[in-house]
Formats: sequence, C-alpha cells, structure tokens
Amino acid sequence: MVAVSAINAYLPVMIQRYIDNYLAVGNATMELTIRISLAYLGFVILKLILVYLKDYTFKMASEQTVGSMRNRIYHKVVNLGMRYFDQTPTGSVVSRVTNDTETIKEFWNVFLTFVDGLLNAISIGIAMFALNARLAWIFMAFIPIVIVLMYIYQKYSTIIYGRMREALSQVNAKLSESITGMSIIQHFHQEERMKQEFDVVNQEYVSARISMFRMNALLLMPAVNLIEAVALFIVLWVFGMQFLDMTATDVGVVYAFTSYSKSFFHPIGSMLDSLSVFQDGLVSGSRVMDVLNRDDDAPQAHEGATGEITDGKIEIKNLSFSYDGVNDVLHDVSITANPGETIALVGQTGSGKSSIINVLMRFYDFQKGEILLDGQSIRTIPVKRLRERMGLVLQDSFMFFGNIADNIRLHGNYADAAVESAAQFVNADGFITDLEGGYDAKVIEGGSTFSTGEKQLLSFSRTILRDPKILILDEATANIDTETEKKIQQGLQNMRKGRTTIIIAHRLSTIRDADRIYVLRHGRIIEEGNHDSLIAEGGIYHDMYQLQTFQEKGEEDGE
Ligand SMILES: Nc1ncnc2c1ncn2[C@@H]1O[C@H](COP(=O)(O)OP(=O)(O)OP(=O)(O)O)[C@@H](O)[C@H]1O
Repeated sequence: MVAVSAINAYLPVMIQRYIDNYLAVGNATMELTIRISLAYLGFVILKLILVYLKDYTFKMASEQTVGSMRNRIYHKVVNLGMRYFDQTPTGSVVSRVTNDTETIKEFWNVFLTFVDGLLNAISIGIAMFALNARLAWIFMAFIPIVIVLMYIYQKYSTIIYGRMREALSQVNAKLSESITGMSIIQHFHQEERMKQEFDVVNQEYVSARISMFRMNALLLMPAVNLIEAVALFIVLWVFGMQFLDMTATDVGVVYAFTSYSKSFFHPIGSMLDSLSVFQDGLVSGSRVMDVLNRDDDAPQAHEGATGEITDGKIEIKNLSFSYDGVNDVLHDVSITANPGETIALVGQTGSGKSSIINVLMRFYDFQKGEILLDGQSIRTIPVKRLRERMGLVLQDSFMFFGNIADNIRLHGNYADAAVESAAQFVNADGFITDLEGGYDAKVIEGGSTFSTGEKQLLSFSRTILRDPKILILDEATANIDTETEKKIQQGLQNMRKGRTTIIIAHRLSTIRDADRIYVLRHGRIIEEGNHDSLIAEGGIYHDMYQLQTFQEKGEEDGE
C-alpha cells in the first residue's frame, strides 16, 4: 500500500518534469519521450501488480476472519444457557451468525480503504508541498470541512444503520417463526395476518435502507466532488491571478495539481463512503460481541470437577427455582429416588414438573436448595458426564437431517449391531425395518415424515443405546396410542431395570407401579407416597385418579 501510494504521488511529478523541463522549453526529443513513456508504463504495471497483491491478501484475510468469527459465535451459541433461547427469537440468532458476521467482513475493506486513503493523502500532500507550498495549503484548508462532513455522517449513519440491522433481524425472526409454525398458521387461517406482519417488518427494513441511500447520496460523493471542484477552482484562480509573472515552468505544476486534486479528494470520498460500511460493521460487530460476551452460558460444573454418577441416587433438597430470576416456579421442592427406584411426578399443567427436569438436566441453574447425585452436589459433576448418565426422553423428539441409524447413534461411536439391538430393545425395530432402506432410510430435519410415536420410539432407542444410569421420561409415551404403548411397555420395563427412573405422566394408569409418586401444585409438592397410600389418603391424587378412571371407563363403554 505504501508503494502504491508513493507511485500514485510520483506519476504526476514525472509528467510535470517532462512538461516543465523538456516540453515547455523545447528540449523534448523522441528518445527522451519514449524513455519517459516506458518508465511511466512500467510504474503503472508495477502499481497494478501491487494493487492485485494487496486486494487478494486483504480479501483472503477478510474471508478467513469472518469464517473464524462465524465459528466462534456458533460455538458460543451452542454453549449458551436455555435462558438465552427463551428470550431470543430463532431468526435473530440466525441473523447474528450469518448476516452480522458477513457485514463484519466489510470491516477489512474499510480498513483497506482507510489506510489506503490516508497513505495516498500523505504521499500526495508531501508531493504537493514539494511542488508548490502555497497551492498545497489551499488543499489542506479543505481538510477541516471534510472532517466536519465525516462527523455529521458518522452521527446520522449510526442511527440509520442500527435501524437497518434491527429491521433485518426482525425480518429473519418473522420468517423463522412462520416456517416453524406453518401448520398452525395454515390450520388457523393466519396467513393474512402473518403476511401483514411480515409486510410491516419488511417495509421497515426497506425504509431504513432507503434512508441510508438518501443520506449516502447526499453526503458522500456529491459533497466530496463539490469540495474537489471548489479546491480546483481556487487553485486555477490563484494561477490566473499570477498569470502575468508566471514562468513557463509552472505549466507542469498546473497539470500536477489538477491530477492531484482528483487523487487527493477521491480517496477521502472513498473513506467517507466506507464510513457507511464502517457504521454497518460497527453495529453488526456490537451485535456479535453482545452474544460473544454473554455470561449466561449453560450451567457448568465447578472447575476441575470430577464427580460421577455410579448408583443413580437422586436427592433434591428444598429446591427453589425461577426462570427469570424473579418469580419462583418451584418452591422448596424435596424429592428422593434411591438407586433402581421409579418415582413419578404428577400434577396439573404448569405445576412445575418439567422445570424439575430442566434443573436436574442442568439446562438451567437453580437458585436455592441442593441437588445431590450419589451423595455429591450436582455442581461437582461435569455437565457432559452428567447428561451421558441421565437419559432424557421428551414428548417431542427432535430428529436431525441424516438417516435413521445416525439419528439413533447421534454420531457417537456405536457399532451398527449396537444401534440395532437398542432399537430392538425398545420395540422400534419393527417399524424401522419396514421402512425403505431400513436403518439407512432418510430423515429430514425435524423428522416430519415420521409420526410422533415413531419419533418417540427412535428417541427411546437413542437413549437406551447410551446406557444411562438414570432415566427420565417426560410425557414420553403421551403420543403413543394405548395399544402401541402396551406393546412397548415391555421395552420400557426393560429400560427401567437397574436404573433410577423419573416419570412424568398425565395418564396416571401408567405410573401406578411407581415406588413413590409426588403430586405438584403451583410449584410445590403437596402429596407424596405410593399409589395405594395416596388413594387411601383421599387427597388430590385420589380425585385425579378417580376422574381419569371414570373418564377412561366412559370411553371404553362408549366404544
Ligand atoms: N422457559 C421458561 N421460561 C419462563 N417460564 C417458564 C419456562 N418454562 C416453563 N415456565 C413456567 O414455569 C411454570 C412451570 O412449568 P413446567 O413446564 O415446569 O410445568 P409442567 O408441570 O411440566 O407442565 P406440563 O404438564 O404442561 O408440561 C409454568 O408457569 C410455566 O409458565
């Protein structure tokens, strides 16, 4: 860059010397003219090669920077606590990982333009002073005006670029919300409303971009061109005033200054231009840094923790927990499960059953109380190890793009035979072998070509393959019809053997054999005991059970 700007400053001097020393005084010969032309051409070619090298190196560096930035933010995102995802729309996360990092790439170009512009201005400044200090001062006098222009631009563009980024993020958020909820949108005829809402955010984005163009169109090149023209006008005017005592040698200087006026102000114009990208990059950068600097990572064990789950004893003592740090959703909850026991959590919707699991799986950190696993605090067990030893099956099982075997194996190091025997163990083998391609059958993201029950069977296989010590079934059989459920009950019994199991179920008939049942209401445990003792107690559980058996009986009679 230094060499390029030196060449830029030197080329007009070459011509100026040729004009003033040879052409104007009648000394120019053919040989000299050819020599100077070739030298000029040589410098231009050298400059082009250097420009190519410079651009290539910068582009490469910028691509690599963004590549690694994207990686860093993705790594950060997958390690963030669930709280972040509760509060941030998916589209907005996507926007940070893709669009925002992409904009940061432009930062490199801005840097390039800035250093380029600065070096050019310095080398041309030096050349101008060397040629004619008085005229050079005229050019310098315009620099404060340019600085004021930059200041004004900076002030307005920050606002507009912030608006633009935010609007784009909203567009992404709306889009991803619509795609995720498409079946509900179509079912409830929400298409028009979604279109209108999308229109609003899209229009906001368009209008932010238009504001930006309006500002750029006014403040960028036109302003710089005007300054350039005025500077040139003054230079020529000063020359005109001195016309009478001007010697022939000044003609080359006029040429040099005319060409400097372009190359002095144009880089400044590009610097201004790149200020817009700079603003954009600044806004994007701060959005990316926002994510990178977040300290609400997923809960971690204490440093150097080496705890291990061996027997599967769970003791939850006086646990209180809130999602937002303000309103507790669990109050003073105490639960014990001895190794190999099955305990059940029941209660109304929203009573806090899944929240207990969320804390136990370390998706969220808890505020008060203690959780002991095999007598050690849950915080002393590395989270990765903890989750390997605790198998969680949810009502909705997520499937990844790939095939059936991959979805069971989840890229763990398990042989095909182990995958198949895990599927057989939970009776998932039957439906898998019926598929075209069997274990190699394709699965699309989300697994939407499979029934919910089938996905749940795959999820059972996934869990059992990892041979966890503790099994957590959160409404795991809610989507399986009673008949299929009966079929896989044997599989479930097999799964529970030798493992501590926590079951959350609304269908109380499925948890009758649990060693202990905890009844929750508004985040508190209000009853506890086994099925028979709770029935005998005649409390809430008793009523819930009566109601359900009554309903089930009614359904059967109805049939
Ligand atoms: N991610 C979250 N952020 C904030 N509040 C939440 C979150 N998840 C659940 N809650 C709130 O915590 C309370 C307990 O919810 P939880 O999911 O534990 O209930 P549940 O008993 O499992 O209900 P269900 O039977 O419907 O699954 C509810 O009031 C719910 O609104």
